[in-house]
Amino acid sequence: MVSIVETGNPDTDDAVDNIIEECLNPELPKSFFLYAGAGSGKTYSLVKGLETFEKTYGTKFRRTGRKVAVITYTNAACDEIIERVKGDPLFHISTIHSFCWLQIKTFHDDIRYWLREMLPLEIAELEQKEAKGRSGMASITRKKSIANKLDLLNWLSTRQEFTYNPNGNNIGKSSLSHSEVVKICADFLISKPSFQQIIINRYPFILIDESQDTNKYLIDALFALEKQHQGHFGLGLIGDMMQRIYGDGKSDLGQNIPKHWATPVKKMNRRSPSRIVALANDIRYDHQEQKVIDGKPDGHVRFFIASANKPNKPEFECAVRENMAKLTGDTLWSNPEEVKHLMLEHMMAAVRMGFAPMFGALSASSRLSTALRGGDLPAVRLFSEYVLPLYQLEKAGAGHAVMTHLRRMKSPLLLPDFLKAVATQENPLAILKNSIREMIDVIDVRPDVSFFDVLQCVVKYNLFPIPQSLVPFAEKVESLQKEDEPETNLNEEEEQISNLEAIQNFLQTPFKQIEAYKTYVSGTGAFDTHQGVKGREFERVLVVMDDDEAGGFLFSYEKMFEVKPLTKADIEKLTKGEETGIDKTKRLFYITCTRAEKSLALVAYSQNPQLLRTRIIAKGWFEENEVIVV
Ligand SMILES: Nc1ncnc2c1ncn2[C@@H]1O[C@H](COP(=O)(O)OP(=O)(O)OP(=O)(O)O)[C@@H](O)[C@H]1O
Repeated sequence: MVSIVETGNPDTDDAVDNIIEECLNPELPKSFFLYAGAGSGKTYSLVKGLETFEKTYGTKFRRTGRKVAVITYTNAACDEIIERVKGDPLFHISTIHSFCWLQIKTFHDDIRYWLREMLPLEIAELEQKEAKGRSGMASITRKKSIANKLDLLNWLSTRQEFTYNPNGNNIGKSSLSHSEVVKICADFLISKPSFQQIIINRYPFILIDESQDTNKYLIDALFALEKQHQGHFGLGLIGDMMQRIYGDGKSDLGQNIPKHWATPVKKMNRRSPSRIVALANDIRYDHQEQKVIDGKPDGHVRFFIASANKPNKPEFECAVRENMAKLTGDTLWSNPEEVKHLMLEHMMAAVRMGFAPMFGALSASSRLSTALRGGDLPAVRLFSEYVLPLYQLEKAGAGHAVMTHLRRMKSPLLLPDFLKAVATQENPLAILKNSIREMIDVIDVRPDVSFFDVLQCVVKYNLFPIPQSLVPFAEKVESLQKEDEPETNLNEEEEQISNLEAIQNFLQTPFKQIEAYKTYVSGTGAFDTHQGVKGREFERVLVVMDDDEAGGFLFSYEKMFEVKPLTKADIEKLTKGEETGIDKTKRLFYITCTRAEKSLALVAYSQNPQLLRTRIIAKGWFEENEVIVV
């Protein structure tokens, strides 16, 4: 049954901030390991530590040109911390990939030598697998991969320069992959004393939030760095093993923390009401219990179950919101924009927000996926960052802002050469005005106008520079965008064709989806994924669990709740003491439930709703009256 949560002293955890303050002393840097449950104020303490550091040592530290490095998991988390420290350049705040790339990006020769050592090992491994494996698709892919790597090895025989984009899909010989950048940084940290020295001189402190998901090689390298430079360098690891959701992290992090490290403990939950803290305590399998701070209300949790075959799921979720509004007395539940909806998969959000056709078309090419999910795909940005704001500003009658936008986006119609050429005409801005009017007409007249039609209008007037990837779909392109698609490795002709096809299919879908897509990728909308909201919090949270619609294999709520039996592979893993998808799903479930500040609605679509109800009540996580089968 649900455990009773004691209320505790709200001041209990304040000592932690003093410990961090002591660690962040440039005269005697000390490392710390702050691991605690969701909502315990880890990020809060991190920011408070930075603020205190600035006040105490900021001026002197700045003069020496050194910085405190703060590494977070997502761009959104970075932006949040940057805002909290008011963009102070004393702190270098970045994601792990940006951080690693910044450190290695000038070492082109060393990167080349590293790749020349790694590639033969990778080729040998593939050849070994090929010798043992059967023919078929896997064998064709392996052979292709071996040929690509051999070609790359040959290319690396002469000096080269490397590129990398932490927010994009890195394609092409000179482009490093996300995992290579992190591994290279980790290897340089371990093997190059001069590199180590550069890092600790630049950053006497490296603090990592959400470090449970930081790549294990890099964590090991940072532990080694700390050991060698003890007293001159401080590493701060902040996180929660129960919130580890990516396979990259170090699974035994926290065991064998060196004795000289500080290990402050946080016991309070600062975010959620008591009912949600009790649920979180029940889900945790490491028996770390949190207490609720005084003054928090009880809060509400409800578990709604419907059949996996339910025809109109968004309609059902709307009924759930109404139900929540009634039982909580919080009318904002009736407004979908005031509820954070957490989906297991991007496409589920795309369906509900109305941008599934464009998302589906572009997702078909795996090479485009990272940039698509991050809102960084140039072919889409033309519409989301150039055309849409122009349309919105013009419709709002914001003439001055329209011109500012066109100038900022480097509209060729406002470039000095063009303006000089039309200066003698009676009305030099007539072309610009006509083009904007036509653009508005094109979008307004037909509600289902396609991206393709909008593109033709942009091209006709040369309103914005066109990204390289859209050139094949536009006639008479005059100006190209600087932020082109990454160059494609010529050996990957098939992939190039599939990118082209994906973009072609995308262009046939309606332009009106772009606003919802833009809201979604900005992370400010009503929808997100279970994984995407790590570290964040929302007043009202609605979690959708639907294994069938998600179609993934990494997570299974039906298995976690024992509705679906374990597979042979799961049982084998369990017998070997290895981790199964059930543990991963449980951690994901823990993350989603602990985002709620006021109330939480869980919606599960199940193959067997009645059995699911029986199972979750038997687990003791929910009271009978909290589970509603429809
Ligand atoms: N000492 C404090 N005083 C007042 N508010 C606090 C304090 N510590 C944390 N909070 C508030 O509690 C909430 C949770 O804090 P925070 O996001 O830092 O927790 P967290 O441990 O990083 O959570 P998670 O692991 O879920 O990311 C935030 O709204 C934060 O502002």
